Amino acid sequence: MKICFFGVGGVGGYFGALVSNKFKNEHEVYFIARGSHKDAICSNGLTLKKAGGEEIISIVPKLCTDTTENLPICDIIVLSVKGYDLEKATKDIAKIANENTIILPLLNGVDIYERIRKHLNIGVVLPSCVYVGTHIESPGIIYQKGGSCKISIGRDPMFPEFYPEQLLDILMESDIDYSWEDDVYVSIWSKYMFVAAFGLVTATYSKTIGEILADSELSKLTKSVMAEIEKITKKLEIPLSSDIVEKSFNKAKQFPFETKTSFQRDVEIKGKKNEFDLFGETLIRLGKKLNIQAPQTRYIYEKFLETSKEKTGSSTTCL
Ligand SMILES: NC(=O)C1=CN([C@@H]2O[C@H](COP(=O)(O)OP(=O)(O)OC[C@H]3O[C@@H](n4cnc5c(N)ncnc54)[C@H](OP(=O)(O)O)[C@@H]3O)[C@@H](O)[C@H]2O)C=CC1
Ligand SMILES: CC(C)(CO)C(=O)C(=O)O
Repeated sequence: MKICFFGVGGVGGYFGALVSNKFKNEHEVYFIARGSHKDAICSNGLTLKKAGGEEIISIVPKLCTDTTENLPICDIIVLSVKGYDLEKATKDIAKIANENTIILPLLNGVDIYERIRKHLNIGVVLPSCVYVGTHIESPGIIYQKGGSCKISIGRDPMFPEFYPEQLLDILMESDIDYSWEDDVYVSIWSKYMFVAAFGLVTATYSKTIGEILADSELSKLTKSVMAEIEKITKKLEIPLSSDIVEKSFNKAKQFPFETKTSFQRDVEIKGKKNEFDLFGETLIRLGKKLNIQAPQTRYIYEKFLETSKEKTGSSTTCL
């Protein structure tokens, strides 16, 4: 089989290394990367340091390239770029997909499926989400610090009968934990509640997940944002459990104290793009559309804009 990892940063690099390690002789594994990260992978392969630091996996893909022009039509495409690169990546994927290609998007966000389908009308796209704390430590090196690393995967609304047996076999044999879910939007929204609230608070206050847990005021703010996201899910009739805010908040304890959210990491790098659209702006848009009062979300949204304006001197308009 031909398997492409489109984006081999924190998330794609983690799963790409596990699949390549298992299947290097059986399947063709391709990586799409760019810049110094791509150059390092082409010279020395990709190295994955797993949580705890004891296990190190080094792999060499069949090909690492920055253009789909060098790739054949693929059977499976694991898509892990940031939200701001999604549109271009989706248009590129259209060039290496046919009607049988399975696309597994591992981005954070509640409308990733729709964003992809806007530009891709072939293949099977499986809505999904994952809990993992991972990043590019230096070019060619991925460091996974924490998280359950479990992927929740659901059916493509366009092909509700389709069961991705080959993909699930590959994940299982690569020792990747997953669950195949009838209503995956329960997991996607639960994950979103977690990452949007922690993402906004960690990035605005420059605190790690552990530091938020240790601070009663910031914990309270994070839970309030989660509670407002819960109001959105109720209006959308997403059947989350009645203790979802407490449960989501407690998930943070599974991450090492010093874990930063991926949103926070981007915000810390001067001039780098970030996924504020997926987190802050999507929440404000949804609140307005559904006529939901969300004062704590509005507070952190404005505070984030204010602090990033102070840091960069740029002016951004509130929604
Ligand atoms: N990191 C984490 O712990 C988690 C992240 N997520 C979500 O997963 C998604 C991916 O995040 P993450 O892995 O951290 O992101 P990263 O920035 O670490 O990885 C994405 C990689 O894709 C590359 N890329 C993007 N577009 C292209 C392109 N057209 N051609 C070649 N390379 C490309 C980027 O290059 P460049 O660096 O040059 O931009 C980058 O190396 C996000 O939605 C994030 O919110 C979900 C769970 C956990
Ligand atoms: C919070 C975390 C690490 C949980 O998976 C995450 O999804 C992110 O940082 O994007």
